[in-house]
Amino acid sequence: MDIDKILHSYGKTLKDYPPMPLATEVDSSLLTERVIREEINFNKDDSNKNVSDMLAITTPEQRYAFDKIIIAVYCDEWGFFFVYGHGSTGKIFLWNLMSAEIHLRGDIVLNVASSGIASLLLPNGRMAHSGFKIPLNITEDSVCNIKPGSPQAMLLLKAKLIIWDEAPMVSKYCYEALDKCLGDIMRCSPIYSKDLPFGEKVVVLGRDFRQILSVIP
Ligand SMILES: Nc1ncnc2c1ncn2[C@@H]1O[C@H](COP(=O)(O)OP(=O)(O)OP(=O)(O)O)[C@@H](O)[C@H]1O
Repeated sequence: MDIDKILHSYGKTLKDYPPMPLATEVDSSLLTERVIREEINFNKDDSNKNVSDMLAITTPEQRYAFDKIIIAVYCDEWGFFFVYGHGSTGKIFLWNLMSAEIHLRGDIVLNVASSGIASLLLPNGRMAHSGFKIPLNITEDSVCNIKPGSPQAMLLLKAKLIIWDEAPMVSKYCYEALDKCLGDIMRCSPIYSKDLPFGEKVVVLGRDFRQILSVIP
């Protein structure tokens, strides 16, 4: 059961590894509840302290980006941003600040990064390929392996903000796969508009173009 629980947090189940004996069948609504609980299980006092401590020392640029994105999340309910900054200019600091603000309000923020190392620096960080079930051999027609109604789909539906660090490190087809997936999932939402990217979710991509490999296929 414990192994199954860990696998579920990465969007897999024991069924994906045929030689492994299966655990007792778990109700999908319980799984959804557990996946969502893990994303909102933050101590509000800690989040409150983090937000006030960090806001007290933000640079004007970080504050500008923070205000714009939080307004998009809670007022406009849509927005697509790219935060560009040289190395050590405080992008991860900004992701942490925004995540603490959203956790403080009891909402969900999904933090992913294109590389495993970068994902370790984010609150509840995952690799983008794992979090969004993006195929490894990506093509123009690829889609995320997330079925509408599944726990991962419900998590995406409920997420207020998606932060994707080291975004330029992967093929554009990865974002297009997420765009198609969110479009399918958000279609049932009353605020859905087919003209807006990412199913009208607020999405922030970020990184430094100087730090990407020189050739991206
Ligand atoms: N406003 C700030 N006040 C004090 N320290 C800060 C501030 N912003 C960032 N820092 C600190 O500066 C260091 C670099 O910041 P951070 O890792 O967020 O930068 P980055 O742009 O993500 O870097 P890289 O692109 O190299 O990963 C960290 O130790 C971070 O805590």
